[in-house]
Amino acid sequence: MAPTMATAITDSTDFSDFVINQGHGVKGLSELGLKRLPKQYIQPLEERINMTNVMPQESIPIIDMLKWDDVHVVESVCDAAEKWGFFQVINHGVPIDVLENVKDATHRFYGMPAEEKNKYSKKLSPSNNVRFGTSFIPEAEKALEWKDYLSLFYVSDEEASAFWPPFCKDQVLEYMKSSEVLIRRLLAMLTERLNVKEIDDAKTSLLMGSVRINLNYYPICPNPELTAGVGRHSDVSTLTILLQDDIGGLYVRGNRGDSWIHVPPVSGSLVINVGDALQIMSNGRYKSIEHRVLANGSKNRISVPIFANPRPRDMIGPLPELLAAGEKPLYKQVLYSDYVKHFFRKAHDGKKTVDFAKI
Ligand SMILES: COc1cc(/C=C/C(=O)SCCNC(=O)CCNC(=O)[C@H](O)C(C)(C)COP(=O)(O)OP(=O)(O)OC[C@H]2O[C@@H](n3cnc4c(N)ncnc43)[C@H](O)[C@@H]2OP(=O)(O)O)ccc1O
Ligand SMILES: O=C(O)CCC(=O)C(=O)O
Ligand SMILES: [Fe+2]
Repeated sequence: MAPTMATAITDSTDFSDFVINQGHGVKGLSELGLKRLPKQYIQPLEERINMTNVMPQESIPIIDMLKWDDVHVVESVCDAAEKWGFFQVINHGVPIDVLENVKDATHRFYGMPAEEKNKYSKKLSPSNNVRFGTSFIPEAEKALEWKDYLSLFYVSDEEASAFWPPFCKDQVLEYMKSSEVLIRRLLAMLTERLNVKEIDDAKTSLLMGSVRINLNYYPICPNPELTAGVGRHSDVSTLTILLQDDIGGLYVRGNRGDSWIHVPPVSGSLVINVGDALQIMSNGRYKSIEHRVLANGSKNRISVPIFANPRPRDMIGPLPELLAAGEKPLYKQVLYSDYVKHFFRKAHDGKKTVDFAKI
């Protein structure tokens, strides 16, 4: 019997050519109408989520930011960052139409033909700051992840204007700029608890001096239970602001044993999580919590995280304000770009990245 187009591609050496080199990604695979998950995506049993470990009765906090300078709101934010490392915010000040526009723009980008998207691949992109790709680091992964992404590192409006895809550039820039006040407010609340009296320019730059935005696409998957949308990882950012659509699928490590908690889509909300850089700067007080994304068998899902980071050339370590108060440092000073390169050199491996900075 003649092989179908789908089996011919997934069973042959043309696989990486189709998915990676030609820019079809997993979206292209999904649209072939596969009946079975290609073997390249089958995760080992221990990396598949066991639904009996999901705690349906638990949830991360949802914090109303309307009265953002109220002491109770500040306390809720700091407590959530300590206890959960993850929370959702509503009435956060980022206009809802800005969020809707960036979701539409993401669908527009992924709706383009593969050859158009591929112009932004690592090989062809005119800028190192714009990268369209699939999975996380296909060269380093034993099993691939069921996700395509466009990663945009912000340098300046001029650079974005010249190199970001015109189909989504304006909406992504607006989302990024409209979120800045929220990021500043959250960082001011969180660092006040770390004895930081004032966030001057140097501190601002250390906490949020560089920004990366990813447009993630998780297409319909034939065997979602066998694979991962994104494997277990923590973000290397200071703080991540995540916009998800109404499909769901993000899971966060719970406080007890091997437990996982779903982050349900809440209309108009943003998900906030502590990244490794803030865990390190807070000397472990705030935790960058492991999270993962499940693939979906019936719906395409998108998410748009903004990663607020130190600048690549910054040295990061426990804040001097904490050490002056007598805390013993748990982490050494590391060059942030070395830390990020270490993250990008290996497949997702849960919380292991942070060992790079441990004393
Ligand atoms: C979950 O799935 C993900 C997640 C992510 C990102 C998650 C985050 O937490 S992003 C926050 C990261 N912080 C920053 O980007 C800001 C600081 N930036 C830097 O320090 C640097 O720009 C740099 C990222 C280290 C790149 O430095 P550069 O001097 O230009 O070094 P390179 O040699 O070009 O890159 C090193 C190495 O990194 C890999 N890489 C770079 N960018 C990306 C990217 N956007 N996506 C994937 N991989 C990237 C790459 O392997 C580079 O080596 P090559 O030789 O292969 O080019 C992102 C994607 C997900 O799926
Ligand atoms: O898609 C999501 O909900 C989360 C994505 C994520 O964890 C990431 O991009 O770092
Ligand atoms: Fe993440």
